[in-house]
Amino acid sequence: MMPPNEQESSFPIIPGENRNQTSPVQENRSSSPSHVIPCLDDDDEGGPGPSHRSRQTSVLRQSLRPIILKFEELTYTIKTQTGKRSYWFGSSEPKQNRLILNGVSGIVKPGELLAMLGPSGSGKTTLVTALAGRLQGRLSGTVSYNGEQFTSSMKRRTGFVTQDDVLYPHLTVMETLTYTALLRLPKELTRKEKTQQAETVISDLGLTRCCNSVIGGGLVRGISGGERKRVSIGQEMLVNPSLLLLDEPTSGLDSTTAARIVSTLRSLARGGRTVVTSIHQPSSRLYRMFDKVLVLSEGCPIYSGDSGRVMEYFGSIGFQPGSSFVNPADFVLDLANGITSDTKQNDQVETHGKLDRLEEQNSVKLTLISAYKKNLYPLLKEEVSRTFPQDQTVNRSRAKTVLTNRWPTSWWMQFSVLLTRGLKERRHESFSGLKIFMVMSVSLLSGLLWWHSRVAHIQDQVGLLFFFSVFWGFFPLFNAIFIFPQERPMLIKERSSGIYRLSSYYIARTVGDLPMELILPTIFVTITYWMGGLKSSLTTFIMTLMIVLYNVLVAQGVGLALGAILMDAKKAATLSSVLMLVFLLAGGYYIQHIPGFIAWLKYISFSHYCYKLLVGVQYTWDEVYECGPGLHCSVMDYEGIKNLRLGNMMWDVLALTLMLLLYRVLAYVALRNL
Ligand SMILES: Nc1ncnc2c1ncn2[C@@H]1O[C@H](COP(=O)(O)OP(=O)(O)OP(=O)(O)O)[C@@H](O)[C@H]1O
Repeated sequence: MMPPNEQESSFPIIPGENRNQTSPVQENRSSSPSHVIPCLDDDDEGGPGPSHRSRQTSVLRQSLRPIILKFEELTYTIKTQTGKRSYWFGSSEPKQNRLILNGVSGIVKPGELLAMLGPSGSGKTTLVTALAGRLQGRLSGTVSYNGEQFTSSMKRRTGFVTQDDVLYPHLTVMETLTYTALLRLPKELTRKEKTQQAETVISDLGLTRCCNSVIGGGLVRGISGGERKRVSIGQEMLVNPSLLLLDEPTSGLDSTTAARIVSTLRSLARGGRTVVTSIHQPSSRLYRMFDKVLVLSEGCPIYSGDSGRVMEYFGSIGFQPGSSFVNPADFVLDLANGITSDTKQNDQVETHGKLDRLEEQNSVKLTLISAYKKNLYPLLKEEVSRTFPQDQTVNRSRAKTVLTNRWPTSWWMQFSVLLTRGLKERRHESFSGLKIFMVMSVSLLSGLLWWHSRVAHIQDQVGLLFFFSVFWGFFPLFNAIFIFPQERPMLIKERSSGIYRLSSYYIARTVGDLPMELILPTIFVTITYWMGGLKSSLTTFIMTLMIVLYNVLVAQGVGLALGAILMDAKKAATLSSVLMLVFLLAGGYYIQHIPGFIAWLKYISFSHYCYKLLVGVQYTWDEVYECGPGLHCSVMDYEGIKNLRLGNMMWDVLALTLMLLLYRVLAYVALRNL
């Protein structure tokens, strides 16, 4: 077996000239998408076309850098639960190690399209994720990109399309790709040029027809699965990545769409990019578009090399297909499952028992694995080590043009795009009629219940103030706990591509929610305050409103922190229910004589400070109420107020301010460690 594509290891690669000349699929260079920017082919410079287009092209070309991807002896192990759990203490049995990848090696050069084949569960996703630098856990072996490790500049040159599409459901195709372009394309391009780039990708991927339709997902009906997949690919293609990795981009698609996608990938590769994709069951038409294939069987490689030589190789080690017209992909997938043409014949005459058949399949797999180790691995190893010095040449020659560790856009640009995108995505949520209806009805109901309450009924009035602090603690807290668990996949996807700073995302996300978070309590307080007969002073009303709004911000911070730390909406909801119950009880309204050893609880309750402040601004020291027939007492002597120990209100404001900062910083730190 020859090492794959020996003759192609030298630079520069002229797209379209150096690939499988014998391949049955003829390369049609004119069919390449128009945005495919040849990496080292500068012939088209100064060619016809609008000046903005060539400027756009040259800016994007600068970001393109040929990448030789090498992976050697990759082994990945996970710890698995046995499933047997102790009732009281969780898992009782020790976790077992499970080998997911076992000694996988390979090399992919610019201009090449490598396909990973293998049965379901053979480790394709794991391998692509490892190559994209996103695999957590115990990975041994080496992955290098031009001889370097996965740096943050490499992160921005790598496009990674996951198996599951992570997209915002309420944005349209056009909005999705435009926002991605605005965030990911370099600041040297104008806003208009970035939008044009998004439009080009839309037309190249055949998405023009649905460009104004929403993405959809979950309960929202939107574009089809294939269109969604193409949007995900488009997001990565937009930035002209030097290395493009895709996990099963054709699964669930019809054969024409799948062929179109693979053909696009091939064109991208021909433009000087390194393209790696895992694929489930390609047709022979698709198979012929691949330059190299890597076949996995239960995490072990059984073939790695030129796609056109696969039949020849397996034939040389004694595995022939049953008929002469066979899809090579079907043939290798059968082999990866341990199924040979003999097994199939035996199955037809049912000479084997189930156990025999399994044994036979395992023995085929073992034969294939050891044949790979004996015949292919030494050649592959040699090729991997032989290509190494050229990596250094590439590094040195391109070093000057490489812009390392730079964000594609400025902080403000990131902030403004993320803010606008977030507002668009959540417009239906923020201005949800249900939320407004709920707040309006609660405010009207409480206004009626407390209708024109008087100081004489001080307990009722104080109860209304406590209700303000509790309701506007619960409501924003519960709204906020879901934010980060819901955003997690998108945040991971975009942050691992190095698109924006966490600070710009975090501030845009929290600022975006503020208008609605503050408008609703303002409506509520305005209605309930005047209906409830609280002090008819504009100053007191405004101060009451300010305190409630401040409380909302603190409660929102607590919710954000809980959501970000736990990253599980269910757990966060349970914990916040317990927390709010504690704050409610320790708030100082229900229990006035809390035992000393547990009285400290109120100091960590933001509702307590809010309640204290509300009472403090509502009543003055000289105010009296009717404490019995003909008897007048000072409101400050009313038991519920006296036990609050009203003093300098600045301390309460300070305590709330500390909480406001602390919880938001906590949420930020938790997101950093995501
Ligand atoms: N974190 C994990 N916990 C448990 N099992 C895991 C984990 N990651 C991977 N596996 C297991 O490793 C094996 C390989 O998974 P992987 O997703 O890479 O396979 P695949 O070839 O991509 O499969 P498919 O084609 O069905 O997507 C599977 O058996 C999977 O169950």
